Amino acid sequence: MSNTQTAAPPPAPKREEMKGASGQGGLTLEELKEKMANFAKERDWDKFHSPRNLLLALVGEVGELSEIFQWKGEVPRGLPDWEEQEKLHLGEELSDVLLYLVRLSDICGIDLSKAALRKIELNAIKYPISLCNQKHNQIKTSPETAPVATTAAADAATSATSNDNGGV
Ligand SMILES: Nc1ccn([C@H]2C[C@H](O)[C@@H](COP(=O)(O)OP(=O)(O)OP(=O)(O)O)O2)c(=O)n1
Repeated sequence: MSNTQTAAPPPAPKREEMKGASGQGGLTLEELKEKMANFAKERDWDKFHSPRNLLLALVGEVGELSEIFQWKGEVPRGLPDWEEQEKLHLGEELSDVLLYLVRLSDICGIDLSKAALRKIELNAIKYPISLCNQKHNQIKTSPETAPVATTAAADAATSATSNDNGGV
């Protein structure tokens, strides 16, 4: 027991150890991009992977994803009551959406990692923590003041985006 308290943390896994076929770790967006490019190339499907075709395929997969939740009503986080088979299916449809999104970004020449990180930064400017907390606290303690806080948050959002509409 004393050993575990004083031992140094285990070394971070090597990058190649994190790669795996299923559930063995994470793939980067860059790696997914390469895998999708190879998949299309090997099948001579590059010619079909135009921006418009990929966008339509992506929307189709979002539809298939939506069907899984259709008519179920609200479901609790973690989907505790779902069968394993249903969760497997959900994973497949989520993956289809992700893969087409990655491929569409690649074909359009967009660096998705860079764009997503930039967008997160823009979101943080648009929705400052202080204003969100202020709004939350006011709603909790005094519901009648909530509209004032909501206006302040909206003002902050407007001024943030009016300076830079690039990511909106
Ligand atoms: N021209 C294509 C066709 C498929 N795929 C890849 C990306 C998706 O991850 C998956 C989509 O395959 P399907 O069109 O067969 O769709 P589903 O797997 O959802 O099958 P189904 O619609 O029968 O449920 O295959 C692709 O890259 N380019």
